[in-house]
This record gives sequence, C-alpha cells and structure tokens, in this order.
Amino acid sequence: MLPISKSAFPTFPPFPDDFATHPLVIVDYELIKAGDKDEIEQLWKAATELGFWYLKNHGVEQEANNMFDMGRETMDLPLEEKMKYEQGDGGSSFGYKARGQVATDAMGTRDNIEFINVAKDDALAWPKQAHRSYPRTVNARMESTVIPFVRKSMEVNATLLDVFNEKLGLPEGALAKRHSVEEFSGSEARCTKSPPTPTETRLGIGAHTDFGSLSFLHNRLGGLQVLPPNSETWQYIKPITGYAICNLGDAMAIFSGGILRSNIHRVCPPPGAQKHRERWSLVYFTRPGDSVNLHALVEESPLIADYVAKHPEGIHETGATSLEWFTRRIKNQRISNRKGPETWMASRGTEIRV
Ligand SMILES: O=C(O)CCC(=O)C(=O)O
Ligand SMILES: [Fe+2]
Repeated sequence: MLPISKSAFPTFPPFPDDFATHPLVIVDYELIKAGDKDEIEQLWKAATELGFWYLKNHGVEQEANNMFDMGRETMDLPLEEKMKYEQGDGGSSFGYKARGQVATDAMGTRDNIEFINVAKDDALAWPKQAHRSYPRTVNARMESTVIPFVRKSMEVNATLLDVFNEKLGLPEGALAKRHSVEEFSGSEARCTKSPPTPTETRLGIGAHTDFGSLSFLHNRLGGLQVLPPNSETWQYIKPITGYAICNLGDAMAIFSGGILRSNIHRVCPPPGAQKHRERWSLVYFTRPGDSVNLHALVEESPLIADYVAKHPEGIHETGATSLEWFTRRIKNQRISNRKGPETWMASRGTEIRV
C-alpha cells in the first residue's frame, strides 16, 4: 500500500476572481448511484445542454492524487528516455507525447503540453502487454496506482453510461455492450504537464471535442475553457478541489443522434498568478470498443429516432468504427503528418456541425 499522500502538488495560487468562468451543474455521484430522480434530472440537463458537469463524491480523489505522483515521476525522466515510449505518427494514442508534436489549429501551431497515456487494456492485462510498453515509472506504479485509478474511473463512467442508456430509452445494456471491459478500445488514462507560461499565449490543447464517450477529468489549475452553445466567447471552467469535471465526447453525441452534447473545449495557459505554475491535469477517457460502429442508435430507441428525424443536420452516420474514428483524429493532429490546413480538417470530429 502507498502512504495516503494528500498530493504532490500541495499549494498554488487560487483561481483568480477577475476572469469570466462558466458555471457547471454539480452532480452528486452518490445520489446518482442511489438512483435519485432529481439528481438524474440534473445530470441529464447538464449532458444535453453543455455536455460538461462537475462530479462530487466520486470517491477517486486518492487514486487521482497517486496518478499525479506517477505523472510527475514520469515527466521527470530524461526526455530521451521518455521518447522511447512516444506514441508515434501512426494514429495510436497510447504512450508518451512530447511537447509540440501535435497541431492546435489549422495553421499548424504546435501544442505546449507533454503527457503520458496508459491504455486501459494494458493496465488490465498487466503484467502482460496488450498494446505496448511504458516508462519504468509507470510500470513501478501499475499495481499500486494505475490499475486502481483505471478500475475506479471505469466504474464511475459505466454508472453514468447506464443512466444515459435509460434516459435515452435504449434497451438495457445497449451502451454497456459498446463499452465492454473485454474488448480492446481507445480507453486510456492520461496525465498531462504544461510548463509555467508567464509570457505564453500558445494553447496547451487546441479547440476540440473529445473523441470517445465520457471523460473524467481532475484539474488542479485553471486553463480549461469551453465555447458554450450559441456563444462567441471562450469561458474558463474553474477547478474546484474535490470535484471532477466530466464531459461527453463524440461517440455519445453520435449514438444519441445529437440529444447528448459533445462540446468544444480547449486548454489555455492558466489565468492570473496561476500562469507562473506548472499545470497538471489527469483524465480517464472511456471510449467505445474498437469494433463498435459509430452511428445514431435509431433502431434501438424511438426517442433517438424521433430526435434524428427532427434534427437531420447532425452527424448520425460516420461509416467508421470507433478505432477508425479515433485513429483518424489522432493521426491527423500529428505535426509530422501535416501537409496543410486540410490535415487539421481531417482530424476533426463533431466540432464540424452542419
Ligand atoms: O487538461 C484539461 O483540462 C483538459 C484536457 C482535455 O481536454 C483533453 O485531454 O482532451
Ligand atoms: Fe478534451
């Protein structure tokens, strides 16, 4: 057992008061698990309107803190050591990504973050390998830190998916079978570091929608921004200690025929005095199984069929499996694959709405 550490990142300046923030609905995970009707309505409202919400009482705080420790140990390795585990240009997300390897816009402006992604399949297969190997700092904490974080995050996201399944009028298990534990998928845990950026305006991550189904995010410093529906102004999401930030990705927007929202967001330098600090964030991404076809589930839900009939402008049929969708998006973001603005366009998902 690891000692109960509060966090490797004990103090930092508070999120400043003089920056516009976008409020999020606060959802209580304990109440959701207990089937509380009012709480489920709150979650539904958040998921259909903005696609982002805070989640409290999720019970993953200690595992998240341990993951930040793993992240720090990994980022402290020499760059040449980390580069042995770089994700590469083939469209796989698993492994290490060095700063500046992906585009943040159509012009090809480079990103400003490094991260380590550990595949859910590698964590669950450990000590065997499902997809690839990882730096020794990850291996050393696989059992104590990575696997517990992955398992608990999977459980939280699966619980939320079951709620959406029911609210969407889908047959029992329709979403669960598309996110099976056994099937290989793009699901992964990510720990991200951005350097202090006192004079930097470069984006950490360019404007995007998430590629998969559900993201479970633990932020310490500000920097995450959303472009709310029908708004021209990017707004910060304020990190709140102990609250996770959850958001829906493309797969859920597509499965639901557009009832659920995969909202565009980006990562900017932290605001105010926070910009002098390193920024760390941690996400668990739940993504559909590799073979799952991404289309609106109209045949399985009259609610989705009806919505699609009334909103024909959405993305309802991609002709792609989850693996194809995901690989295309990752691959076309990589700077080495860039030919011009068209490469950026080829990396887009549901950001491109008609
Ligand atoms: O670091 C953050 O706050 C958000 C990260 C994010 O949007 C992503 O990794 O997809
Ligand atoms: Fe994201």
